[in-house]
Amino acid sequence: MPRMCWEPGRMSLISVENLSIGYGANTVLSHVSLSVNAGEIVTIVGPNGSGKTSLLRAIIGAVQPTKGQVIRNADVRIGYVPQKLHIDPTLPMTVARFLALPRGISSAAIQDALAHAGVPNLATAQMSRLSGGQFQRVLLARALIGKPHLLLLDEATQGLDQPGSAAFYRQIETVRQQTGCAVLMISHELHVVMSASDRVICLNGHVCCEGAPEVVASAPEYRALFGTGTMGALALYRHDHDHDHHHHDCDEHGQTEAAE
Ligand SMILES: Nc1ncnc2c1ncn2[C@@H]1O[C@H](COP(=O)(O)OP(=O)(O)OP(=O)(O)O)[C@@H](O)[C@H]1O
Repeated sequence: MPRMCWEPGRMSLISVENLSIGYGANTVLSHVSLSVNAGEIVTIVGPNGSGKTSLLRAIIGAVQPTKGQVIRNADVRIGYVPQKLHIDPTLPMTVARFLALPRGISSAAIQDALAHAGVPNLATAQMSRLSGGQFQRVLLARALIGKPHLLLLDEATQGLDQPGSAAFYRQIETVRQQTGCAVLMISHELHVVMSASDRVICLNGHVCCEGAPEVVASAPEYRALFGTGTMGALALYRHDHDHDHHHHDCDEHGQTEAAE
């Protein structure tokens, strides 16, 4: 099992211990262990179908693990931005109304969340008229309403162009600075989130490797990502997944080094 790379003295908001998830006979995650500390930004990468969404859904309690557990202090508030959310485009609904659902939320709280999400002027806009980037900001605002200690983002920039996703991730960093919340996010855009992440976890049914972004950046696959654009990104997501290898281990400084 991989060892974790957090400083033992820091507070852990949630711990996933030896988690396995299956749908019928299909086991999608096996023996996954990880932890998220207060205030840190952790990015999960992995190929399609590698269990990333299932992991986040287990953390919020929407999926029951077949083995293992999610340990979460009862006081820890979690905000969740799903991968996608369908809203009937024929339904007239303002952003403020959407954010007030399902229970009444004060307009001051709505305005505060929209401001933190970087879209303070959208309260009266119609949901059906939002651009993709604005829609994501509104979903972010919805997750921020409960003033979470931990924000979970599931490919929150899907469908946005690169400047749009870069702006979204900058907003996430701003939210972290302003609120102190930790962030656990799934992204296919490691090159975009790299600088904002304290730690990167590569998932493919299990934790393949994890470490500081520099460790992942020093991998040949990551250099290929910078050098060859999309093809490099594909190379990155293919790495480690078709052969056995040792995990990256922590040294006493909390840094990782390849044990291969
Ligand atoms: N509710 C479900 N019932 C049955 N199978 C499911 C369910 N949810 C997910 N799966 C399957 O579990 C596997 C992992 O799915 P999951 O969405 O967790 O992966 P992912 O890494 O988030 O994928 P992607 O990058 O494509 O979003 C997939 O094979 C998927 O078809």
